[in-house]
Amino acid sequence: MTHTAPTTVEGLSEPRAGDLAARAQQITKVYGSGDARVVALDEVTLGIPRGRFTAIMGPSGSGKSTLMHCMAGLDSVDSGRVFIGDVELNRLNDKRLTRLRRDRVGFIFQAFNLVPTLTALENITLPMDIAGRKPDRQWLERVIDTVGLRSRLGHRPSQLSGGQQQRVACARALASRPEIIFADEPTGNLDSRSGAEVLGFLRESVREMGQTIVMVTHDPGAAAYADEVIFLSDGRIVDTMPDPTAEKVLERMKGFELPGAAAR
Ligand SMILES: Nc1ncnc2c1ncn2[C@@H]1O[C@H](COP(=O)(O)OP(=O)(O)OP(=O)(O)O)[C@@H](O)[C@H]1O
Repeated sequence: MTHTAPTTVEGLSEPRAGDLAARAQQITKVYGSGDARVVALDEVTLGIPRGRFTAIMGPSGSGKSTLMHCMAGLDSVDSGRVFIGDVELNRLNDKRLTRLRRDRVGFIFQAFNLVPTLTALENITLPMDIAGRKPDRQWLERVIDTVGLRSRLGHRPSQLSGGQQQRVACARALASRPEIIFADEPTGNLDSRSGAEVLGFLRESVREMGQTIVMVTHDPGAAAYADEVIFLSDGRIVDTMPDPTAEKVLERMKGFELPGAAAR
């Protein structure tokens, strides 16, 4: 696989914003104060290339979820700038930020967050229904076939397996063709077979449909589905790995278990 776009934009005088679906410039996020002060993100600079699958890994507490929430506009930063495409999130008021998230960003969470009273199909189209947008029928059909849900469209979440429910959540995220999908531990609640199905589908949506996906995960096997892995430690990016394998990622993660290893 060839790599045309850089992931980290550090060292570049001008980030190639056109290649990037989202980017963070020197973002810092601090929680608490005094003894309880935690620097969750410490001047992180990062670009998410378009049409690629990027995984974010790191030890517990390293700032993965905070980074994703800040980049997705679900949380604010204390300093630095965040962009989705060419729109700077810090400059938007709440209403415009909500609209941008709704129209341009897709989310997949560990808990599937499906509406129990709606069918699979109704769940998939719900965000567009709320936004008053008509789904692109052809695209919707393609998404439904890709996630393999055609025979389950009339089922409610309780009638679906965990893997099928997460595939509904993936289809819901993809249905509106967002510029970027943020996935937070999307396979965290799934057995390994269902997890592999979901990851295979996310991988395919990048390869076949040109989707951009950022995924936070603890699982080296899940990270291996990505084009590139970003490693966080203590709120900083400490490494990147193109074309990851589960073995290489596991090996890299072992380095973080040792005190002070992140600095090496
Ligand atoms: N709302 C909050 N209030 C105070 N501290 C927080 C808050 N959210 C996160 N933190 C702290 O910020 C740091 C980064 O947390 P974050 O959840 O981003 O890490 P993570 O890498 O996603 O961890 P995990 O893998 O365990 O989910 C941690 O030290 C955490 O305790």
